[in-house]
Amino acid sequence: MIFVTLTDLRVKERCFEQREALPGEPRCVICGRYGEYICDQTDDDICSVECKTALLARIAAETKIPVKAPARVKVPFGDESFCVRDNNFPDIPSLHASQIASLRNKLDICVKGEAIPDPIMCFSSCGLPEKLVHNLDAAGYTMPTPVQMQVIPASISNRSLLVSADTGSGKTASFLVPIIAHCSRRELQQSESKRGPLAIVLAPTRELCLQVEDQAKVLGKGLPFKTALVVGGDPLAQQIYRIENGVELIVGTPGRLIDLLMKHNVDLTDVSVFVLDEVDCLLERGFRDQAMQIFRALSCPQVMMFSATIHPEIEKLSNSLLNNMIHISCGNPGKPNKSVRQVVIWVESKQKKQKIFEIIKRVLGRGMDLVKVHQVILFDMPNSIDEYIHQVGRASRMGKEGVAIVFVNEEDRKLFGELAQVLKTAGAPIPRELSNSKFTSSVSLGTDRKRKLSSRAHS
Ligand SMILES: Nc1ncnc2c1ncn2[C@@H]1O[C@H](COP(=O)(O)OP(=O)(O)OP(=O)(O)O)[C@@H](O)[C@H]1O
Repeated sequence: MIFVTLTDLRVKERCFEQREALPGEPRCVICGRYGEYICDQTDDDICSVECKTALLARIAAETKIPVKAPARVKVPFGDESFCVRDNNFPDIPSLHASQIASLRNKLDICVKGEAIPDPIMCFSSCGLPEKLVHNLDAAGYTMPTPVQMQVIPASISNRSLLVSADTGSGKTASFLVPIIAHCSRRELQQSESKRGPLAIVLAPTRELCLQVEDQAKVLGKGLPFKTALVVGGDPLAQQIYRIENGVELIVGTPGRLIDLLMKHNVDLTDVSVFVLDEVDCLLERGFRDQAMQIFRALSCPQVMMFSATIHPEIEKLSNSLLNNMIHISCGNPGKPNKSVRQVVIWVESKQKKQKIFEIIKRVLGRGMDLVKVHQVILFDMPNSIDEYIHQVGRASRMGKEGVAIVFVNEEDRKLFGELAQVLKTAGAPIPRELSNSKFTSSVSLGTDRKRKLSSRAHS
């Protein structure tokens, strides 16, 4: 339990809220940022509640002896006591409802549904296999992101979820962690009996499936947890062979998975978790029938759906399919990640190539360390503002600053209104040609001033 006394939650919960340490200032022993506070348990310099929890979790893991419940963290704040529960110390009272609400409010976590489990403050406080917690730490996941804080406990409670969160906010691990925990538990309970897969993750593209499976392997290392990739471009026979030899998780694209299910007798009886990543894309016309066909082939699984852009019709469809679903929304979904600086440049199509070389010659001339620069150049505007949000989101991961350069011209006029609105919301400069275009409604720019009707107007 960490007692911090504070008035308006001004204590830094997350380490990314803390500033860098200036020369000669104390540094946080976990992340190296300014060590604003002292951990009363170890007298180490720490920068935030997050890093204090990580420090105690690390000590507990290393000493295997639960660190005794710490008393008060001396924090120079006022009169409201804020108790953060850590399930490492189960006898400690959990958070009060008002404190849960404050925490969710502070971390931009919105929830909708019945009997929603409390968010977790660290991976070691929700009964995950120790090896999984170790793998998370080894992967640099010292603390859960806000979406993981809320999704993991809700998923472990077997609830169906509809999750919208910013691009780059850690949605993948938020569904993989509970899947790996679930599969490892089932495997240990029924290791003798041969079973079919226990979970399926559906994603719209081969590349995304490869990325999800890679992350699953990293987090599931050393646990009774095997994966199979079912995507086009790889021999189907090998994929079937691997599944028939026993896997816990299948990660695949709808088309290849349907192929496999129609032509080969893959036993899906044991599949109890079905994840749709980039669900808005999977429920679009092209994929919807296939995704629904797979869903109907399963026996009432727990369904978890994720995307950075979820529209009301997706929510309506999900509510019609699933009982007692929880809707979790984190950050500012449906808009470009706030950490991405958007630079929209007006370029006629025939001049785009020339422009891009100028930019690259300029990004290379200054010797920028390209490995660190998160930069995306959209040579062509995508077909929808949702795709624009996903594409520029490549430039920022985990809140790290990024830059997205976008070429736009009259050919993209159907998106001018939405693009101007997104740029205006993000405070990004809007090219004159875009703001002056007749296709950019003044409403998008917020310059539309309805004349106020006042009593004088009637007289
Ligand atoms: N708890 C964590 N601590 C540190 N890094 C993390 C954590 N969770 C995820 N990451 C890293 O953050 C990056 C973004 O994660 P991920 O791809 O899951 O985001 P996402 O929300 O799925 O993004 P998108 O919507 O763009 O697909 C990845 O590099 C991942 O390794």
